[in-house]
Amino acid sequence: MNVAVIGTGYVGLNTAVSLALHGHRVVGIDVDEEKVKQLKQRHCPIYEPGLEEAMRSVMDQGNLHFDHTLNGEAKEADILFICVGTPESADGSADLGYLFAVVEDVRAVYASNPVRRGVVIKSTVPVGTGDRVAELLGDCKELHVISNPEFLREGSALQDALNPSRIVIGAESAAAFSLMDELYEGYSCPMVKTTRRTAELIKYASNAFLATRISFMNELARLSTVLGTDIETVARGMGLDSRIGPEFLRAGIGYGGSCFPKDTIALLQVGKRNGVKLSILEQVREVNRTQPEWCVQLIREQLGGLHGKRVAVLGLSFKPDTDDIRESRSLPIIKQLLHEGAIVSAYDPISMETVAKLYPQVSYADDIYATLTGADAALLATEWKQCVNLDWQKAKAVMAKPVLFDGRNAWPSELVKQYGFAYQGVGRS
Ligand SMILES: NC(=O)C1=CN([C@@H]2O[C@H](COP(=O)(O)OP(=O)(O)OC[C@H]3O[C@@H](n4cnc5c(N)ncnc54)[C@H](O)[C@@H]3O)[C@@H](O)[C@H]2O)C=CC1
Ligand SMILES: O=C(O)[C@H]1O[C@H](OP(=O)(O)OP(=O)(O)OC[C@H]2O[C@@H](n3ccc(=O)[nH]c3=O)[C@H](O)[C@@H]2O)[C@H](O)[C@@H](O)[C@@H]1O
Repeated sequence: MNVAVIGTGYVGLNTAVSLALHGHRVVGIDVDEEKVKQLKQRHCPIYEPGLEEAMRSVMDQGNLHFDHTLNGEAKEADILFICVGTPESADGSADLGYLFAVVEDVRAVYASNPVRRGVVIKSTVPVGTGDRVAELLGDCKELHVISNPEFLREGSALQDALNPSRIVIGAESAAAFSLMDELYEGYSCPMVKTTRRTAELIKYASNAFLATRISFMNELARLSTVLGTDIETVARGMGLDSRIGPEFLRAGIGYGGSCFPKDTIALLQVGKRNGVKLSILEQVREVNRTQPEWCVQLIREQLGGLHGKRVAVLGLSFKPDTDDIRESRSLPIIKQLLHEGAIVSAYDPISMETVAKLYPQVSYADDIYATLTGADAALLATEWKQCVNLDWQKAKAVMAKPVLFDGRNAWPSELVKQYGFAYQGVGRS
């Protein structure tokens, strides 16, 4: 099929490349002309494993092009994916400004060209947004508005887009479902077909539930620290119960990223506007807000105060294998350390330049051991493999004091103790 993907960010670009790999003819559209220029020159503007190579191969086959307007190749599209951002607005609800701007463009370009098409909302949007879009496009009878939320994770985005755990389709007409059946013919995962509103809630519910698991474990980790128990073993013992499962039980410095933080508050707003208090979700957010403070407190206690102490922070992106620092938990930690007078050095394989713009007071080095040199403590904030697999002898030799705070429970605790480090994890005995 001919597909236009509007918005070529994390979701749009991975969607475009994966659909092209599945044999569709895809054009990626973005208002950001600089981004489109880069994409046309075969440069991937984001760091995502395997994406640039895959993008180049489908461009070489002629199945993927880029444009900055819907008025070119996109005019022929059978399916229009909307993948623009839906960031947090001042009151916490999802800002739908970018989405409605696209809807206006779609109306302007396709109203006079009445061919059956799907207008597919992949952006994460509050329940009822698809219905509003359908109303706005109401006089364009051949435009079928569909909800098809995305579940990919950054760091494994292309693989997730190529092999999704499930495909959720919310639509209100048989014609809409049949368009999506044709699009996803080559996919073998389960498909959930439902109304637009239910599909929209599935997306928020999934992210909110994953965030809940993390905050639950982080709060238990605080208790575990006091009890002298080991949260990693607790998680393992829990996860072996098939009703619980092992995923998303990792305690740490909290969840970050462009989605859990904004989607949990957006869902709270949906609840509020509909007169339903989502009290569990409120606490999930509160635990996540205070988790970095709790970690700084541990470091402070270990070092006997922070003023003048040198702390090396390893990992700045919100998770490994991405350049994305949105809501990364290392940022509030760095802010607090600086606020208390600590001298901070930091390392990340990809994101140092972006963080340096926010925190020029921090010293950055391309070499982990240079970052560790003279440090009174090292904090693992993001479990990049470069930051996890260290030469412990060398690390100990360059640090002023052998103190490790493992904010991701990813360092080999027994081994580092053998090297003479004082090791503290999150909720570990
Ligand atoms: N980042 C992620 O891992 C996931 C994100 N989502 C959701 O997908 C949506 C997009 O997220 P990201 O890809 O992270 O956003 P992003 O910010 O990386 O990309 C959005 C893109 O849309 C472009 N854009 C804005 N207005 C436009 C317009 N009028 N026409 C064409 N392009 C326009 C921007 O220039 C930008 O390139 C959000 O609703 C997000 O919640 C869903 C699942 C995963
Ligand atoms: O809607 C979205 O944008 C996406 O949000 C998350 O994906 P992502 O934010 O890319 O990354 P995750 O792997 O979910 O990690 C999110 C945060 O939680 C943290 N995390 C994750 C798992 C865990 O056990 N513990 C934990 O602290 C990670 O370190 C990271 O900061 C969801 O996993 C995706 O399904 C969803 O599509």
